[in-house]
Amino acid sequence: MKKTPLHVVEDTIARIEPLNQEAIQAAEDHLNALTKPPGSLGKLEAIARQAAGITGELAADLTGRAVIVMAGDHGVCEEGVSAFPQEVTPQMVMNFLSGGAAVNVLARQTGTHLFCVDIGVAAELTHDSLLSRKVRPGTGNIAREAAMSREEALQAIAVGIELVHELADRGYRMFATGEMGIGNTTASAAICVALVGMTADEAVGLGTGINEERRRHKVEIVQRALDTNQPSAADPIDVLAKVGGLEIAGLVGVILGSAARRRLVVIDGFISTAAALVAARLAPEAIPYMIGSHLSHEQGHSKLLAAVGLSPMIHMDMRLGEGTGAVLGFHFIDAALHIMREMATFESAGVSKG
Ligand SMILES: O=C(O)c1ccc[n+]([C@@H]2O[C@H](COP(=O)([O-])O)[C@@H](O)[C@H]2O)c1
Ligand SMILES: Cc1cc2nc[nH]c2cc1C
Repeated sequence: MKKTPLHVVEDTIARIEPLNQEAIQAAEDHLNALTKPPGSLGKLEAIARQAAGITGELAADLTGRAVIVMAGDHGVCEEGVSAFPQEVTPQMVMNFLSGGAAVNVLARQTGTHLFCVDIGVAAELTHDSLLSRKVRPGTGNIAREAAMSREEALQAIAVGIELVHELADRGYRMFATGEMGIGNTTASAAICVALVGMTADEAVGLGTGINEERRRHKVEIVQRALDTNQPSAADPIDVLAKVGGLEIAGLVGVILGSAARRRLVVIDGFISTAAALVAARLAPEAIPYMIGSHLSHEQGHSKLLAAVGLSPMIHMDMRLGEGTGAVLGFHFIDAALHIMREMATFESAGVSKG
């Protein structure tokens, strides 16, 4: 009998193990033997220790890597919360599939395969390379109703989990989260208010580029979404279902699945971090498998990252989504692994220790 989405989620969470402390210690000892003052490579050293703790290897081969771009639409777009119309979501999906989006370029540079998932686009899409896993065509307008049912939220999380299992079985060893969904900074801001306790004014940013007047309207819409739906802060699935998004739920699954399969998962910008927060609240043991990539220009991102316990590798003033910041982060993970493999030790190079 096929497992229910709830069982898939529960079994996945139950499978998440702590990192390998011996491997972390071995990485630390190796880093301290290399020709540099201890700790002087900063976050590169933290990345090397984390990768060791996840893989159990001193410098794992993480060349099999994928960015998973979850695409979904948002009913709240009818409230005028985005600078762009909803049809951009399916249009950009086709752009990902033909290789022309920013994330495609950055993925090619880092040897990353891109998988694009239609988990909730409000248009019919067909393409040979599209993973069609539509749970429903777009969410409800959260200013007036729930985004989706609890069952749909669980179904969408299970889509992400099952995709990671499939890709892990095919040899992928590291994942990046990506998303596309006009209106999804509104849903993500609502998650920040519900789960972090940020005010709507702190959580709402300019998204794709609205002006300050429209941002104030977006703040009111986020507040209305919370007043209407009354999500329970103690129940992350309730928050996701009432004010979240299908692509956000799919990424919660990608993150939980990565942790369960002992894969490093690199978290992109504001929307991906909202998914990371839901995953962290569902399963705090998943947090050590996550790496923050960049600090998005979206104003709520810094507090949101802190709420998950992540520290971004880079500050590039990006606010694109798609997985662009996460894939860029692969360069730094590669750098850390090269350091582990190639640097001389004090002993091998004949350099005196302090
Ligand atoms: O990743 C980010 O930090 C980020 C910040 C602002 C916007 N985005 C992208 O822009 C879209 C959402 O913006 P909006 O204004 O329609 O809510 C969605 O497709 C996201 O991928 C992404
Ligand atoms: C063009 C465009 C590309 C995007 N990629 C992610 N979000 C996006 C939003 C827009 C508007």
